[in-house]
Amino acid sequence: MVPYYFHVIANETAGSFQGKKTTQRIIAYLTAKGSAFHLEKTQYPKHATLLAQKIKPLKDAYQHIVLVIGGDGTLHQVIKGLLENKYTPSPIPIGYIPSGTGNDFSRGVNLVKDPIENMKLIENTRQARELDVGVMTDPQAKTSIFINNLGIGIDARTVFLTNRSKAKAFLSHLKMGSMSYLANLLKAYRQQKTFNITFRQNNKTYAFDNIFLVTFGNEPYFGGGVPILPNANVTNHLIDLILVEKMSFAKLVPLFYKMLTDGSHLKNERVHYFQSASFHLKTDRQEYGQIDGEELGFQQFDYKISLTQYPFWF
Ligand SMILES: Nc1ncnc2c1ncn2[C@@H]1O[C@H](COP(=O)(O)OP(=O)(O)OP(=O)(O)O)[C@@H](O)[C@H]1O
Repeated sequence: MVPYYFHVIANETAGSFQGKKTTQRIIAYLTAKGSAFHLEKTQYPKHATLLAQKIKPLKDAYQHIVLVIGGDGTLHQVIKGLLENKYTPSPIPIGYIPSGTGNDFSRGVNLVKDPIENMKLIENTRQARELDVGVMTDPQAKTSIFINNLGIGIDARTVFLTNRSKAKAFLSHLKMGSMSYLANLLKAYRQQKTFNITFRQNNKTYAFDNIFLVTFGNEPYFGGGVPILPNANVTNHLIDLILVEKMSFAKLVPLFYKMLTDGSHLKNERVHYFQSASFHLKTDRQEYGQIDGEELGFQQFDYKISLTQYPFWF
């Protein structure tokens, strides 16, 4: 059996410092086993991308794995960096130890929660799995990736408001970050005007009016476990798209309940659902956007959404 070399990229701040405990456990485990590894801890936001860009696997007898310890944001940043890595002719597989707050990607791929059990699964893996990663391309051909989702409208407005809310840091400190998100969701609902969209899918153009939420998903969950796109799957090479028309709060609450319980929200007459290998979407006016929880700013969207694949080791 080929021995492993683990390039560990760890975000100790992830999951309100759950990342620190997880990193200590994993490093103690690798050290006790005498495994070859190199540890890099992220020192500032988005540092993970730079660390991943700089990895240089030697041509040696090892099976090189990039071991990511962190949440969805860290995983996103590492994949981005590895896709930009100029030292590797073929992508280095990722082993992922989730230790974030939302952990939507790991929930979407059914990863084992216990870090050591997860590590053992990685060690017992013999072959990489190619998982889908979303790609957004702007009119200037600039690309960004998403592992979870790309949203336009109310969820993106909520991200925008939450990032600026004074209560956020305090509530995050108390591990109550989702309270801050919920309060801002209500505020965003009051502020959010409807917009019109057109999109192309398989050479057919669709138009929808009165929209207030657009979400492209690579896996089912958003917002830390809400199964907004229950059929989304990281192995089917398809992107799921949900469009929701604005409705009264009284109608929205039962819809949200259906989303949380049985996925029947997709059958609602004001909800539109599509699956495709690619889409080209335009909004008729400026809207807030978010990609894996990162703000895309207030802009008129004219983006191609497609997929690429990245090798995972589990
Ligand atoms: N040393 C650091 N100091 C401050 N922020 C950091 C540091 N290292 C990484 N970060 C930032 O921490 C942010 C949060 O990380 P991450 O998304 O992995 O965890 P999370 O938000 O707790 O989990 P999830 O995204 O699954 O909800 C990332 O955007 C990352 O850029």
